[in-house]
Amino acid sequence: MVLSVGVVAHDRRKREMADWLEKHKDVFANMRIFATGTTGRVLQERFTELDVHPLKSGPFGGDQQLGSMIAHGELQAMFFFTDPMTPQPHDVDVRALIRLANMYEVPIACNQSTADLLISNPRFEEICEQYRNHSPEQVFADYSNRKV
Ligand SMILES: O=C(CO)COP(=O)(O)O
Repeated sequence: MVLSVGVVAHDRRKREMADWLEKHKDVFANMRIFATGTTGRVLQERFTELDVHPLKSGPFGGDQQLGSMIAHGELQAMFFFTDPMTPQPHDVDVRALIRLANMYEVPIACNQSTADLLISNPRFEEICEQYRNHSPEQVFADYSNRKV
């Protein structure tokens, strides 16, 4: 099955993300890429051959759209180059997206070295598939079944 992945970069890391993607273009050619708005525009301009779907810009809800896709089981991996030196007006959205990736066992790389580790793993697709139907409702059954 074709993997759907999220690709996001904060402004000071957009160039780095595009350069990194260039190195792995062959792998991403077989994937659907969902990106926050501005990241998506940068990628579309540079890679006309890739299947890039820009959502809203991060601060306008793009991070939350990606989070919603994760909660619906629609994203199998995230590449999110965050900027650790610049306060973000939508920091709550950034944290919410990372939290949902954690919760749903979606592999998430927040820097280039981790992204390299993920994408160079020969079992990358197999592992993404393995966790595709991961259910936090079952893992946290005590919460799901709590008396209210
Ligand atoms: O802010 C972002 C992620 O938190 C990225 O959004 P843009 O890709 O629209 O710049």
